[in-house]
Amino acid sequence: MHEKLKVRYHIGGTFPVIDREKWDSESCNFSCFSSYTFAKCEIHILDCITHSSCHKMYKQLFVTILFIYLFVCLFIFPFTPSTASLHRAISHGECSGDSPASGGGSSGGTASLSLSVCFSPVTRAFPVGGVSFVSHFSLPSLKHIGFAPRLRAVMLRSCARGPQDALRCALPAAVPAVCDRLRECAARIPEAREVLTILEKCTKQQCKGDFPIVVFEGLDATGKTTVTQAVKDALDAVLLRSPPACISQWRTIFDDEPTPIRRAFYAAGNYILASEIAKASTQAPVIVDRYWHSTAAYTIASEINGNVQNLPPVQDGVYQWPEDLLKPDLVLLLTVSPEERARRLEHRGLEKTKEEAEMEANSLFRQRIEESYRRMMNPACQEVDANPSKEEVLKTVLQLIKKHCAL
Ligand SMILES: Nc1ncnc2c1ncn2[C@@H]1O[C@H](COP(=O)(O)OP(=O)(O)O)[C@@H](O)[C@H]1O
Ligand SMILES: Nc1ccn([C@@H]2O[C@H](COP(=O)(O)OP(=O)(O)O)[C@@H](O)[C@H]2O)c(=O)n1
Repeated sequence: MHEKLKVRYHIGGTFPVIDREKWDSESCNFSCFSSYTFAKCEIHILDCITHSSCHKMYKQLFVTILFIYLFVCLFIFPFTPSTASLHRAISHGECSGDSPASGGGSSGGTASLSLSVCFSPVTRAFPVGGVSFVSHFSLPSLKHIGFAPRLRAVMLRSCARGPQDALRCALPAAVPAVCDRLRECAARIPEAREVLTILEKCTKQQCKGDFPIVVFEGLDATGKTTVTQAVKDALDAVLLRSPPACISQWRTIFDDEPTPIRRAFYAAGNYILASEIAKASTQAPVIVDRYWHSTAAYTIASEINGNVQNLPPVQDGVYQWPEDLLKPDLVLLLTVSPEERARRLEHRGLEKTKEEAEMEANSLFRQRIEESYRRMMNPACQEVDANPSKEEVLKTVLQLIKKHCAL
């Protein structure tokens, strides 16, 4: 009647989004993409259990998790200076073990238990951390223990569903959410108040004019600046870019902030830009260098770890265009091979952004951005092969614009 379930639960030095597939019963391999150090603790919950000790095990587990929660809330948030740099704190642990077949037919098979300790993304000034649990019990014998379903129900009630929820927090996809986020940090970052003031003035004028709106998206150095300028000249259009000029002087400030604040800045930029687009589209065609798809794709790619399979599934809500944001008529996604992009970056020779450096070091990050772009919906991106010469790319792009927009 003995079941052996070896559980090792580990919370790493940072609280990254854990790549679940990299966890095994022996160790936890955290793939960190965040450099913020938060806390370090390693907990070995239990080593060996028998049926009779299952009940005890869950209690022990629960108490341990409560302990972590209290430890984090009472000690780390208020006192640790690194709270200031904590912006994403999610950890996942999964544990499983094979149990030998047992007598009596009441148990056997594989025991698996998964735990998720999820902290909501935390802004510097207003930690909104909380711990919630998800627990799955697939060990047949556990069904007979009354405590397990009750515990599971309690855990699920307070459950935040892991990385996807963190993603939604990181990506404020409506004006009220953007305003709330900026308001939260305005006491510490005066520029947030300025952005908020501009945003509040802009959200009224969101109706587009009769001229088409064409957005260009793509990774850095795929040729957006080059082609948007050429299209502007060719169509006698208005060229706008995100974040818009009226707030771009504060960009470096927000780029150093934790994800939720940083993305709130870019999201606000899109809404502010929308009113400029609306106005300009009454006068001429509007060409836009980056818009919502950039904000979404970069957020998704940096909040999710590992390869593209870990991205939220196709059709997930995170790929939807925000309901309250002015839609463009056409979105063109410029793509180039990694080699060509590297050549162009080298040739351009500008200082690399943090994301650019990360992309170079991590080709999975680049793949996640591109795949997120491809999954965006309503409007979806139309892909353009931007490997050919500038003239050829311009020709292709103009043909697409003529085909899709009334020009
Ligand atoms: N089709 C192209 N073929 C070759 N080089 C290009 C092409 N388009 C752009 N470039 C060059 O690549 C570099 C990056 O282009 P840029 O327009 O600044 O990209 P982005 O705005 O997407 O970062 C620039 O030096 C530019 O001259
Ligand atoms: N609408 C936007 C525009 C930019 N961004 C962010 O800004 C970065 C790219 O800005 P950039 O100025 O380097 O763009 P390009 O010079 O490549 O056109 C992206 O990596 C995004 O993180 C965003 O999130 N949303």
